[in-house]
Amino acid sequence: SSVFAALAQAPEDPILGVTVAYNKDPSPVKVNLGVGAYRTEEGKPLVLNVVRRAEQMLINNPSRVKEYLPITGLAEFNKLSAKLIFGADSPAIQENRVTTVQCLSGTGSLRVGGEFLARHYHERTIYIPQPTWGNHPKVFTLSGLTVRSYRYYDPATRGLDFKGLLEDLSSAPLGSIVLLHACAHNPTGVDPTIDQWEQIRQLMRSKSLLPFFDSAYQGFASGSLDKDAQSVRMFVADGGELLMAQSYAKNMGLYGERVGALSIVCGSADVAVRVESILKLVIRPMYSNPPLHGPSIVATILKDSEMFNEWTLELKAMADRIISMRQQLFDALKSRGTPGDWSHIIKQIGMFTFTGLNSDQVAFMRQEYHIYMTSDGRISMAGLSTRTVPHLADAIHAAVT
Ligand SMILES: Cc1ncc(COP(=O)(O)O)c(CN[C@@](C)(CC(=O)O)C(=O)O)c1O
Repeated sequence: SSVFAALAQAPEDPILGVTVAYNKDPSPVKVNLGVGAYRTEEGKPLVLNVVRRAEQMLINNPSRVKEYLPITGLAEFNKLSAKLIFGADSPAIQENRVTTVQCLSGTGSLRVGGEFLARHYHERTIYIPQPTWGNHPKVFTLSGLTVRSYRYYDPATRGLDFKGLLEDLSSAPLGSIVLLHACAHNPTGVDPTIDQWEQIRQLMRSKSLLPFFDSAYQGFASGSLDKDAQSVRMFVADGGELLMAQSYAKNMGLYGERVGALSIVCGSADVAVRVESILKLVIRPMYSNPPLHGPSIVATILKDSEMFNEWTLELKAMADRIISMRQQLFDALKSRGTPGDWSHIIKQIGMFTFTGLNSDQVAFMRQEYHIYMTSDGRISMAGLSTRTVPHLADAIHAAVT
C-alpha cells in the first residue's frame, strides 16, 4: 500500500502535453505545432552557432569553476539583460533605479515576481489578458495573487479588442497589477500598435496600475531586438515603475538551460537596493541560487559586439523563417480555396498563429492528419517547414469544409 494511493492521475499540461501525445504517435506524417520551440526547415531543433562558439570559449577557459552563484545570479548577466530590454541608454539604468535578478527562465522570473508582489505590494490583484499563455494564471495564483482577466482578443475581427481592454483596465481598482506581453502576444499573435500602447500607458499611469511585462520573444516578433522592446521602453521613459520578466529560451535557443531575469524598475536607486534585498528573501528558500552555465553563455555573447551582431543575424533568420511559413500557409489555403478569411495568418506576428479553429476541428486534425496543436487553435509556426505546409493546409481544408 502507499500513503499516496488516494492520488488521482493529473491531466497533462495543455501545451507540453501536446508534445507527449506527439511523441507517442508512430505516424510518419505527424507534425508537432504545439510547444513554441523553434525548428529548422528540416524540422530539427536549432543550437545557434554563436551559442556553440560561446560554449566552446567557456569550456576552453581553464580558470572557470563551478562555485555557487550569488542568490541574485550572475551579476554580469543581470546587467547585460537589463541593457538588452531597456536599452543601453535607458535613463532608469543610468540612475541605478533598476534591480535585476537572474531567474529560472521566463517562468521562474514571473513566479519570483509574483511571490514578491503577493508579499510586499499592497494590491493582490493581477489582471491578465484574455486569452494569455496557459501557465500565467497558475503561476500567479500559486504565487498568492488574485487573478482577473482583461479583454484582449476579439474573435470576430481576430484582432485586438482595444475598447474592451481600455474598459477593463479603467475599471480595475487603483494600483492593480497588470500583466502585459511585451511583444508577440501568446497565443493570439496580436499586439497593440504603438499608438495603442501609448493610450494603454497613459491610462495605466493615471490609475497607478503596476505594469508587469512578460518578454519571452524579444527579437522574434519583428526580427529587431529594439523594435520588440518599444512598448517596454515607453513605460520606462515616463519615469514610472514596472516589473519585467525576460526569457532567453526562444531568442537564444536556450530552452533547456532555463535562462531568464526579473527586473524591477524602481522610483529611486535606494528603493532599488531595498527591493533587491527583498527579492533575495524570496529566492533563497525557493531554489537558493540559479544555474551557472546558461547565463555564462548569454553574458559571453552580449558583452562581445562581434558575437552580439552574429546573434542578431541568427535571430533575424529565425524570425524570417517563421514569417515565410506564414506566407506559405496563407498561399496554400488560398490555392485550395479553403473557405474563410485566412489573412490573420500573415497579419499576426511572433511564434504563433491563432487560427480560429475550434477544439473539435483540432481533434479532427490530430486524428485524421496527425497534426498536433493546442486545443485553443494555436499553432507554432516554427514547427512548420516547406515540406509540411501542404499537409497542414490539407488538414485545415478538411477540417473547415
Ligand atoms: C508568454 C510566455 N511567457 C513565458 C514563457 C515561459 O518560457 P520559459 O520559462 O521557457 O522561459 C512562455 C513560453 N511558452 C511556450 C513557448 C512554452 C511553454 O508553454 O512553456 C509555449 O509553447 O507557449 C511564454 O509563451
